[in-house]
Amino acid sequence: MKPIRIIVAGAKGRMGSEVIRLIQREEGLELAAAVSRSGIGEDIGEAVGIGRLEVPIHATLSEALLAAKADVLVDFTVPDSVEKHLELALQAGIRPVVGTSGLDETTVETWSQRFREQGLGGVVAPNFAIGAVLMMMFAAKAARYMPHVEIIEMHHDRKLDAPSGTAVKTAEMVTQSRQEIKQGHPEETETWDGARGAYKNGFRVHSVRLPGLVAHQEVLLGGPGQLLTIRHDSLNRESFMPGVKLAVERAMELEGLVYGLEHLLGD
Ligand SMILES: NC(=O)C1=CN([C@@H]2O[C@H](COP(=O)(O)OP(=O)(O)OC[C@H]3O[C@@H](n4cnc5c(N)ncnc54)[C@H](OP(=O)(O)O)[C@@H]3O)[C@@H](O)[C@H]2O)C=CC1
Ligand SMILES: O=C(O)C1=N[C@H](C(=O)O)C[C@H](O)C1
Repeated sequence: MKPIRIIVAGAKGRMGSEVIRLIQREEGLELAAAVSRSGIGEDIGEAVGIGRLEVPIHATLSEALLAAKADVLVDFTVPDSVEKHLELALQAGIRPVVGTSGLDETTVETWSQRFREQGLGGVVAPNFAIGAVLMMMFAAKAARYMPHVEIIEMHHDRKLDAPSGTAVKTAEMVTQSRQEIKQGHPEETETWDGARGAYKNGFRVHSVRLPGLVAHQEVLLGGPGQLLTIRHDSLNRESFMPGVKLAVERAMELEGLVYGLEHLLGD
């Protein structure tokens, strides 16, 4: 079988560099090109410390698409760039696997339609760690029986966006499994702005940013006299790689965009 040729956008970043290592060790995957905003012209293998790969870093995805033929775009960049990259992938006829946060259910559906019309598919996954996907699925199921839910997401302090993509996806999944309810005291007030966290569709989401953290989330479900806590911790970025590999492989046969890795897990 021919290897799947991949362009990695954000290749020098924390996630992108881990994806370069994944591609290097997996026989069925091949690095077609690397894109980053820094280190232009450097060899990506040397840039991420795994030795020369003879793949230079391009400054933009457009340049990379001109330089190399590819099947899949893996994107771990910034929320501001991701939709431009989806447009370029669509025009080039390649399949996106997007980990970058910032896309919600509605936006993904719009893109999905456009990819499907071109006979192309891909994956947008707010979290590629299998444990985190299970945490979201368990939380959605538990909310059917315990609808009072608060989300606490905790990340490293280099993270640009809040709330995290995982918290947004968790809220979307829980929303589908319970009626919107007003949580807390009906007359509660905030003495300090933001004390009760961000509010969306009946949810309170609390975002913690600290050095030393990687990616962690607790979903708290309260009921009379009881509390259920569902927690997931990513302790390093290798935790996301089995999910990225699965998404790249499955992207090759999909039509439209799948939003969330839970749709790729068997029963
Ligand atoms: N779905 C998932 O499982 C996960 C998702 N994420 C998400 O992935 C994204 C990246 O996270 P992380 O790797 O930690 O971030 P980093 O800041 O470490 O990496 C982002 C990289 O993207 C590069 N970049 C930014 N804009 C562009 C662009 N337009 N074209 C090409 N490269 C660009 C940056 O280059 P430079 O440094 O030169 O600016 C940087 O190297 C975030 O949105 C994060 O939330 C993270 C972990 C897991
Ligand atoms: O920025 C990160 O690190 C992560 N981002 C994703 C998110 O926003 O949920 C996934 C994971 O939590 C790590």
